Amino acid sequence: MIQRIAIIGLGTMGPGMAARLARGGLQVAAYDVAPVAIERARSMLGVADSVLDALGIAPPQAGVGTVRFTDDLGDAVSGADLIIENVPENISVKADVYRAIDSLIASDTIVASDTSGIPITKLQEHISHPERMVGMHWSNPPHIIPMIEVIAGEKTAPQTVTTIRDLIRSIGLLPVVVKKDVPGFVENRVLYALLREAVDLVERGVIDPEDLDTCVSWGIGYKIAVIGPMALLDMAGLDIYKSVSSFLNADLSNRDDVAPMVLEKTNASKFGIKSGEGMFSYTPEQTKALQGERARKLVAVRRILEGRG
Ligand SMILES: NC(=O)C1=CN([C@@H]2O[C@H](COP(=O)(O)OP(=O)(O)OC[C@H]3O[C@@H](n4cnc5c(N)ncnc54)[C@H](O)[C@@H]3O)[C@@H](O)[C@H]2O)C=CC1
Ligand SMILES: Cc1ncc(C(=O)O)c(C(=O)O)c1O
Repeated sequence: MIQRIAIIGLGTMGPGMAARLARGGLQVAAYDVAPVAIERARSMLGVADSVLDALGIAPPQAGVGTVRFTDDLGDAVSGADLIIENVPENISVKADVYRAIDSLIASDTIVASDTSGIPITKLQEHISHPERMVGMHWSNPPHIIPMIEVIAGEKTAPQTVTTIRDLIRSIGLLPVVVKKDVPGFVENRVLYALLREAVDLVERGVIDPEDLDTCVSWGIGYKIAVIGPMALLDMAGLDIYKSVSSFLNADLSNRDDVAPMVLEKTNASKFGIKSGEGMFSYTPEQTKALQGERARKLVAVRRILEGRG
């Protein structure tokens, strides 16, 4: 049974994940190689906790469900039943972490990666007990989005998948087991198909970025939260989909490299909110207001979708 969890990497994903797991009654040790990330994560816990309160997720009993921060990797993983690796999306950075923890953890400790899409089979090459490694792909913001993909690599033991799926369920989250270890798994294959077309349309001047967001959020996003793509096909009619896809599929972006607009921005360190500019610009005040507003709206929508509105 999983009770003690170590999170390695406290950037965008780590703090919300720590807060949500602790809210589920688990003992979390949170580690990052960068002291500044630890301090930032510490300061974000309170914000995440108030969002969890607004979601109506009951606090655990006294004495369980804590987050402790540490700057010592050995201390973080000591006695852990599960380690969630949450470092940047780069195989060699992740492999360094697996090598570093290999001799520090018990042979039955499960090592999960929050990778956005590196096949688990590739990550397993860098660990001594590959049967205990599994993909556990959360979605951002991790304390609000309930769905988590669970992915087995070629060498993952079926029991490891079952243990992680049951853990996710036991704290009131929604596991989806992906049946094949394809790059990007399912969520990001679908998201990146949408993002490739969206970036292409803006890049070709078909639409302005603000209008693209209005079109997708109000035309597609709003209904897709209620009616998933497979159900949407039935609602629209497969005959319609057949007719439209017969000419439209061939016209959709099929570029297999990174779009020039994205390269131009990333080369100029325009990464989005984290650097103050990306597709749009953000002052620190705007960022704070935006994050609060987004959290409020996501909480409200989730409560309605769960029938608790
Ligand atoms: N940003 C997103 O929306 C999502 C990201 N992911 C995945 O989660 C993982 C983490 O992503 P982010 O949180 O966005 O990255 P990030 O870049 O915001 O944070 C990564 C953190 O890892 C730390 N780190 C780097 N090397 C380390 C090491 N050797 N030991 C301990 N800490 C180390 C960094 O100091 C940083 O705080 C990636 O695999 C990413 O693809 C998954 C779902 C959504
Ligand atoms: C742009 C982007 N890329 C990856 C992810 C992920 O789930 O890994 C997300 C996300 O929203 O969680 C994302 O927005």
